[in-house]
Amino acid sequence: MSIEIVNVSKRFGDFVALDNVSVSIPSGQLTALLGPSGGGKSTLLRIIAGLETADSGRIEIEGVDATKLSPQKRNVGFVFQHYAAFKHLSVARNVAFGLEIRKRPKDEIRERVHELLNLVHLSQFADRLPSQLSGGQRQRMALARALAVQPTVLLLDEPFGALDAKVRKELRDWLRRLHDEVHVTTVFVTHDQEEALEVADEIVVINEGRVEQIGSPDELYDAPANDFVMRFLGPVTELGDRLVRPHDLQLLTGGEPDAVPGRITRVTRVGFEIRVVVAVGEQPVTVTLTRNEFLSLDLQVGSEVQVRVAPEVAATVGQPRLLGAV
Ligand SMILES: Nc1ncnc2c1ncn2[C@@H]1O[C@H](COP(=O)(O)OP(=O)(O)OP(=O)(O)O)[C@@H](O)[C@H]1O
Repeated sequence: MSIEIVNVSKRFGDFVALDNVSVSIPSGQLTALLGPSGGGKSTLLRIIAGLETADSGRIEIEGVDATKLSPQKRNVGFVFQHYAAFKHLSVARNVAFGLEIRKRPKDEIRERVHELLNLVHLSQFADRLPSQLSGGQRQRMALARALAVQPTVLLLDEPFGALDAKVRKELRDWLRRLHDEVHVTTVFVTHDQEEALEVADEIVVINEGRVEQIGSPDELYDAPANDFVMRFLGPVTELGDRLVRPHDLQLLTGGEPDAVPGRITRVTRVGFEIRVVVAVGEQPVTVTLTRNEFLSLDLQVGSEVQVRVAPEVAATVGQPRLLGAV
């Protein structure tokens, strides 16, 4: 394990930001700290970096007890949402900064900066000032700068949070590819479940200062430990007392023993999918279908239908869990 977080607690006054958190972060992987705003993700990341101290508990980095080490001694790279570059220095000098203060030989610095700018696809912008870069390019420069000193771990706090949706998505793909090239142990904070599911090898779900679940994207999505994780990771709907994903439900026009009857009250097209709301008794149940599935059923608002959990889903992930079960 690269980072061991053991029984870490942190209060701000009376407020408990982290409540006895323990997490093992594996070497060489991309781990996301995912959860709603205010849940404690950034606080945990800052404690790993040494920018904040825990009230109790221990942090180990690569087998070394780092709990009392200064940030400089932990050998971590850090990138924030709003990256503070040296405005008067070129992109190349910004990337070189950490190596210059470590007094590395000039040739070595030149070579390393060249390599890093290639890695983040900014070679042609080496001589520009940070103000002449786009937001996405600036964050790539920040990553190159953090990687320059060959950190043991790279810590990213919502690194793409301030960028627009399209650039975010591009940088997400880019981060994944970059990580596949350099394999540095990386921990990144996000409140965006899609970002975590797409990019991370492992996800730690944090809510109200506690770890709700740790697992791969598939494990979390297919076998959420509780209702909070299930709701946070994707859309849900209730069928009777079951909490299920809308795309795991089926609409049938004929009767089946495991289906319940209802009437369609609303049909909405959202991109490539059709969202159908069915009143099952008093309960509105949301079912999502592909456009073709929906068209082949020849249904409209007012149609009588049957709803059931798709049999292959019920077979692979077992019975949907009871509402409120933990
Ligand atoms: N220096 C501080 N002083 C007082 N309260 C703080 C301080 N830092 C964080 N908090 C509080 O601790 C809680 C957790 O904050 P944290 O930034 O870790 O959450 P988060 O999960 O990263 O959320 P976000 O995505 O909004 O940053 C919040 O309620 C926040 O207000």
